[in-house]
Amino acid sequence: MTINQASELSIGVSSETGTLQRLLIHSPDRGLGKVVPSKAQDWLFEDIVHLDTMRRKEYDYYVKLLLYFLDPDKIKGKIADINDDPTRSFFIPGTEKYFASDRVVDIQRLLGEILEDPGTRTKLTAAICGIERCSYQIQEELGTFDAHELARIFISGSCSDQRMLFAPLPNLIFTRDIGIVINDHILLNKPAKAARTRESILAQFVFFYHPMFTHIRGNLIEIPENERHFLLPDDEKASDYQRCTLEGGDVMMVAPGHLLIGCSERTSIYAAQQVMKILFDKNVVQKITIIKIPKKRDYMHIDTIFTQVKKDVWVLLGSLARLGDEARKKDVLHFFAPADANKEFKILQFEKGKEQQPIEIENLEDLLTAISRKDLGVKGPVRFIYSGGNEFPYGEREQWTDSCNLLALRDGVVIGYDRNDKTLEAFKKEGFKIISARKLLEKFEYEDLSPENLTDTFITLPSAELSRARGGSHCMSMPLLREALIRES
Ligand SMILES: NC(=[NH2+])NCCC[C@H](N)C(=O)O
Repeated sequence: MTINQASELSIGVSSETGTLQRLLIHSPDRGLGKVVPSKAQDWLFEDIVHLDTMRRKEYDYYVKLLLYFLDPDKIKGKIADINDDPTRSFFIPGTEKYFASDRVVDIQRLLGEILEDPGTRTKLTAAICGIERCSYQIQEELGTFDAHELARIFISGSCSDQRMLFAPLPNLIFTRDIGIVINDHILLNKPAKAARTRESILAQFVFFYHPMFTHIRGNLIEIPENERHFLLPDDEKASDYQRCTLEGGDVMMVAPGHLLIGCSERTSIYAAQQVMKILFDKNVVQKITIIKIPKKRDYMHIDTIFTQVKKDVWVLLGSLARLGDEARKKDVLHFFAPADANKEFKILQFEKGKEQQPIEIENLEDLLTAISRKDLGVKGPVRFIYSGGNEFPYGEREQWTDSCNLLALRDGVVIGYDRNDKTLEAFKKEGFKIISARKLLEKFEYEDLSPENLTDTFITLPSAELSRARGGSHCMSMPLLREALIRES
């Protein structure tokens, strides 16, 4: 491998909007088509989904776009052929026509590759059969599949003959939540929900065994469990100060040296404190801001209430931000509200070496302004775009369908769902161009536009099915490498 190739395969994320160069994704697999209504909520979906529509008419556009931006040789000039293929083999790891990019990487492909090694295969099969309580007979049967089919089974829970062996992992499409790259380290998660447990075992094996990550093996961080965690009462009863859970949607690397951690329905204060200790000890970051948000299904992770669009532009949910606070204070009723009503939301910033004297930040806008200005060197005004234009009742409605959960492909160029009309209007008012994924791909194919020349653009992704899964394009991505964002001077 030449140095150039080696550096291309490196890992490094120090911002939310530096040009995206590599990421981990997962295309909806056959397991999503097996969710039954009575299990949808347990498996963290709001409804059952139509798999074919979700893939062909929605998610495949996401992959095509990512390839055009990150690895154009794999896709340029081929879109008509890809669209015409009823088998979709271009998108299926382990098949002959699979795009096999080292920049847009499906975790299923990596899983298939590590399963080619007999030792890894034996270990992982035993681990999965253990947690899924498979019979000896099934364990033996799993030995008969080739590596890529076994990867499919481990993820989807079912065999190609449609037989279900164990539960699917419908949430693996949200690769954001399995781990987070923090500079050149990877922090592995500890899922809060049982439905996501198998995901973290698969992720652990991929990060520890795949050659793509060998060079950073020493930089893989696992959060230590609370000592004697096995003596704690069941999940719900154990407190936030004892339970150790953390999901990637709550962790944001916003600037070199500055990490945000959300404490939420999914991430406990205990885990946040552990991560802070490890990262400060290893000198990975110098500043960590903890944002405690209400534990509510509506905002399961902090990336469901805000994401960064551009160095000086953020999208956020007004009712949890300063705007909401001001509105509440105008209302006389607020004097009568329970004393702890406001404590559900709290921002504390910790600096390495001064952990005992955190700084309290009053609201989200103040925090985000400080990141843009102090960390990223923005001189001009910092702009906020509110979900649903902060207009009642659209703010909440559109946040529910991920208006605040955008993925920046480069500074100012984002992908988000097409259904959040009022939020899109708000983007337009701030000078953003809105273009659908389909149109944009057409323009790329005809060379009317090219990814490098786009500025201030919101690319809309069809989302009728995807939004039922309750995650947007930010959740559907685990960035592995972003170009360093140049600080304004
Ligand atoms: N980073 C995120 N916001 N991820 C969204 C995950 C959605 C998924 N259905 C869950 O509830 O777990």
